[in-house]
Amino acid sequence: MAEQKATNVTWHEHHVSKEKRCQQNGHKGAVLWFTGLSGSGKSTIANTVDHKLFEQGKHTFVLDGDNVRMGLNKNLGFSPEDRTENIRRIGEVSKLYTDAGILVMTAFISPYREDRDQVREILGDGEFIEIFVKASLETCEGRDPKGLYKKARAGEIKGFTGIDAPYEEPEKAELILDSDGKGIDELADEVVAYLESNGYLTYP
Ligand SMILES: Nc1ncnc2c1ncn2[C@@H]1O[C@H](COP(=O)(O)OS(=O)(=O)O)[C@@H](OP(=O)(O)O)[C@H]1O
Ligand SMILES: Nc1ncnc2c1ncn2[C@@H]1O[C@H](COP(=O)(O)OP(=O)(O)O)[C@@H](O)[C@H]1O
Repeated sequence: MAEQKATNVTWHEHHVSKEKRCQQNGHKGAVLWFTGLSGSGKSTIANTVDHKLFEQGKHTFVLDGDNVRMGLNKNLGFSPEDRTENIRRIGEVSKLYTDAGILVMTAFISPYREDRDQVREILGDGEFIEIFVKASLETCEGRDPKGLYKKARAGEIKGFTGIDAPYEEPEKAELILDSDGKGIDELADEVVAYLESNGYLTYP
């Protein structure tokens, strides 16, 4: 857990509470935390869910690995320490979105169980929905849309997740998506159905 460095800082309560924002939005705020190997489908599925919910008038947003790494986290690489800091920052940002009453989808490999559990801890009960996008290394390597697995196999990228860096599968994911066997649209529908049946799409 990162230490608080600054002293003499005081927490400010917002005049408009999270509850009031959720009431106005007509649904809860939560983090849909997609995790899985590169190429498993995190980003595509998250964006499809985003689109489906947006069409229903829900307040949503997607935080995506590559995009965040070009801005907020441009000073981080792929060492274990940098990945941990990457996930910590994304966790804090997604908490802010949740406080704003938004359904935020994150699409990061987030290979370490402990890092994902830390994010779960900083969020309120039921606000962290871990979604394991399950696809075999074979499937992901077969897709290889950016040619990164090929480079990793050739030794041109070191420490690539699934090749020579670990991926720790979730043990208590709220949802497991079978991305080896099912298509994007069907998987996105499973996520929306989960949100519906667990009361996320209404408030209170
Ligand atoms: N060494 C290494 N290992 C894994 N991935 C790599 C690496 N180098 C670059 N990339 C590209 O960066 C994307 C993963 O970034 P993340 O921020 O999701 O990674 S992590 O959660 O911090 O592990 C990942 O994107 P996705 O394919 O969308 O997952 C890759 O395109
Ligand atoms: N379940 C699926 N069935 C078929 N193709 C998929 C599936 N999931 C992802 N893909 C395809 O695989 C590629 C990688 O998906 P992407 O969402 O970028 O993965 P990630 O964000 O996990 O790296 C994309 O071209 C996407 O269309």
